[in-house]
Amino acid sequence: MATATGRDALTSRILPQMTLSKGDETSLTRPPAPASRFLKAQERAAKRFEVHGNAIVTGGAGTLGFAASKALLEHGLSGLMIFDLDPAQAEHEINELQREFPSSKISSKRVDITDGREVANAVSETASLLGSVDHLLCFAGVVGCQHAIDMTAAEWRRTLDINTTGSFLCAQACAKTMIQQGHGGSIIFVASISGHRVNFPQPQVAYNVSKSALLTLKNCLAAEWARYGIRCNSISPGYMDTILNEGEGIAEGRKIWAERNPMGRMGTPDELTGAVVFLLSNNATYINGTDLVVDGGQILF
Ligand SMILES: NC(=O)c1ccc[n+]([C@@H]2O[C@H](COP(=O)([O-])OP(=O)(O)OC[C@H]3O[C@@H](n4cnc5c(N)ncnc54)[C@H](O)[C@@H]3O)[C@@H](O)[C@H]2O)c1
Ligand SMILES: OC[C@@H](O)C(O)[C@H](O)CO
Repeated sequence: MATATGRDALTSRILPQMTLSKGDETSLTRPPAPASRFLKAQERAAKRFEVHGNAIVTGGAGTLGFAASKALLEHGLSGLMIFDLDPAQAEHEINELQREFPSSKISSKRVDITDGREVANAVSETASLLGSVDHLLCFAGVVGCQHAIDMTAAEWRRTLDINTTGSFLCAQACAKTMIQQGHGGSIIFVASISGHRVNFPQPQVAYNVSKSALLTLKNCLAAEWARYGIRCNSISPGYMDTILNEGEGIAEGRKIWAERNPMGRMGTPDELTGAVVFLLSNNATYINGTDLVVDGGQILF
């Protein structure tokens, strides 16, 4: 039997039952060969997972935002702008991304998402630099761990200001740009399982409320902005293995969370990226106002 090479080798691997023996080659000239039809269908399926256009990722210098940014570039994103309080913390990794994806335009900006004017300027500068803003992913966030009875108003306000108000300001500024551009867009809020139920054992009233509010914010904006072709969805990660879960009063929970998870473990940053890519892809054009929980089943019990 002849040894298959290149495309034929791929075909043989995918459809081993169709491997041709010597003498059967003439059937290759008979269009359309079932194997090539299958490959075309595969190409079409892969295309539906491509991500087109340019994205702003807030908190993109952090663990989950960075993992999501990389996945979007892998799926074809043309331009990436990271907004973060401290993009320098990930300067090396961002430069690495540019080397890995030379045909995409990758940039970062120091932006405090709680400052509406700063956000509006940064969004319009991004639109000029990249040519458009087509997607927004709101990863920027902070976590605190205090008993409600001891919490100061300043601590409460800071968490809601960054996690909820900051995400709203970014969404509003990007939606204005998307409406002007006239071809819609897509926004993903990063909520949490903490927006669905009370965390245990760590006391996190402000954090939980900030994430729960994001779920309602997403619903309202999905309803208001669908007429402009802007889809608003959210993802709710469960306990992911990131530095956010290393802090004082929080790290102690890691063993308990894993024990209470049906899968017996925390998630990895990469395990969140499929949901992000899906929501921005052509597979999700009719998905608006939904929340994708990615938690290994943590909230089941
Ligand atoms: N790690 C988890 O288990 C988990 C679970 C559920 C939800 N989340 C959410 O996912 C998001 C990312 O989490 P992570 O684990 O990557 O955390 P992270 O701390 O690594 O990243 C958060 C990023 O947000 C940035 N940021 C904070 N305040 C900002 C501000 N005012 N303006 C601009 N940027 C600001 C930080 O500099 C940081 O780079 C957060 O919103 C978090 O609440 C995380
Ligand atoms: O609920 C899971 C996350 O929101 C987060 O990792 C946790 O609450 C932080 O302690």
